[in-house]
Amino acid sequence: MSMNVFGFGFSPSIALLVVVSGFILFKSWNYILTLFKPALVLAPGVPVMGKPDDTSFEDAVREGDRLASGPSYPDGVYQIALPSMPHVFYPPKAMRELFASTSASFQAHTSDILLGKYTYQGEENMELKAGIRAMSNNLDVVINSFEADVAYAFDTVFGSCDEWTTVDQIWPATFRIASIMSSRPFLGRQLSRDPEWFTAVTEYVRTLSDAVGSLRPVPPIIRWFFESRLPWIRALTKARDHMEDLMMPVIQSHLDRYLATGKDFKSRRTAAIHSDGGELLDWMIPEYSNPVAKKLARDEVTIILESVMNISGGLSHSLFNIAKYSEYQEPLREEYEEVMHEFGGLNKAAVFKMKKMDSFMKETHRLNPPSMMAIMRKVVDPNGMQLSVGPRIPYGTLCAVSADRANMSPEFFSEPTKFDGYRFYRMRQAPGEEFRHQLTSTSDSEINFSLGGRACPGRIFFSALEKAFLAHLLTHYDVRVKPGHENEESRYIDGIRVVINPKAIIQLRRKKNV
Ligand code: HEM
Repeated sequence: MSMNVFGFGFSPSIALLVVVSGFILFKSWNYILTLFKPALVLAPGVPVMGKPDDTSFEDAVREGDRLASGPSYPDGVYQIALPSMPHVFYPPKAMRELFASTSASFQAHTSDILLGKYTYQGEENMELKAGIRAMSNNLDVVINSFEADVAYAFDTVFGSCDEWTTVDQIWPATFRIASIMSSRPFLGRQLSRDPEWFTAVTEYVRTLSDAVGSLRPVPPIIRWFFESRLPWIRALTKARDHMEDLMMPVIQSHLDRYLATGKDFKSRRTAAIHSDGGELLDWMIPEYSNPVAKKLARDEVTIILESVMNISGGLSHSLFNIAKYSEYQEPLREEYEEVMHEFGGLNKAAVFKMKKMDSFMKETHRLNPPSMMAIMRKVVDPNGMQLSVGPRIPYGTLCAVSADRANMSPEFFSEPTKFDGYRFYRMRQAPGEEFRHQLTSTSDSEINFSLGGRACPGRIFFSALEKAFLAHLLTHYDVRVKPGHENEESRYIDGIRVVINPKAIIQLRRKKNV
């Protein structure tokens, strides 16, 4: 008699066969990988820090930074033995040179790390970037979009919170909030609130992580043979295609509307805006001379990955820090209420005036950037790359600078390891400094969004979203660290990534009468 195992109607013998075959497949794959284990081939003569099987490369980077600052090692270049993606680290004195080098490319780096062939990461997409810039230039519209979904996002993720409610996994919570709040301006209300859409985004991120983990260790020379046959790659393309299928009707309706009515408005400034969200589409469509739904879906897939992971990481650290450093809660809430009183609602001018909150966010970001690497590049010149320091490094090498060397530099910041939520607020009080030291500012001491004209185009969007998130939190909830976890820090290093500490646990309680 057939038994329903896992709800799929498998018989026990088939289930056993599946488990045993899976085990054999897994073991054989690991064996194949050991045969082709890639050597750590980087720049000869450059010291290697860490070992490929390290689970955290924090000590390796610290050691590299320490050595590279000393007199015995004047060039200051070292390499980090990240498994299957070793990186050459350049010192701060070569940062602008690396940034400006035409021998190395950010797009090639992101395409390499995030499997651009399947995820579209690293493609040159001018129209998408113009759409993102339009979101920053029309911040009032985007802020309305955030506000329209922020309460819904909190209710969906945290529930009623009538009593103290424990959030023992911050990242999955902020991932869902990031997905809801960003999907509305990207694609509209229908998808931002659709659980099937959220499941599709989650599945895409999960399968990408599996695919990267299984594909990267395979040397490129034999990758072409395996690649499309691998179950992880198939799962990734299936998840991506599912997202595209779900978004296609929304894209088509924006496109039809534009073609029917808006075609004369050939400028993103005058593009008609959909009342139900999806503004990014309305600003992106006029950028194309011949807008096509399939290409717009591709742009959306690119931006969703680029943004949701970064936003959820940023929100996670802020959520824990506002609970941990509870003395900031009342002043930040007061500041928000003052600007609301002055402007009658949240808008571009109001978020600019929330300087204490901005400073709190920037300090959190300084100590918790997304990665210990900044200015990430891949050498694309067939002749390699030669900077003024270090040897010529070969074509294909991944490189970066140590983010902490700027973020934690005593030259830039007094007591650099200390959390000082008003650090940047005070800096902005100095005459002529009001517009500097914002979360979104970039300079030699502020490199987490990269530098100058090539810096992250989504950072203004992120900053406004985080303010809407924190303002809602502070006005509707009491928040505290779960008793017993007060000494935890939000920063936790997973490989080279800076993620939220799994022991960073908070509790929320809805305020009465709001
Ligand atoms: C905490 C939040 C974020 C961080 C830390 C971050 C950081 C970065 C960094 C470091 C780069 C590389 C720039 C370079 O080296 O050339 C980048 C690129 C990019 N970011 Fe962000 N980002 C964040 C959020 C977002 C959001 C919310 C969006 C979209 C709305 C976005 C869209 C992009 C795009 C499209 C690029 C590629 C730019 C290009 O190809 O030139 N990012 N981001």
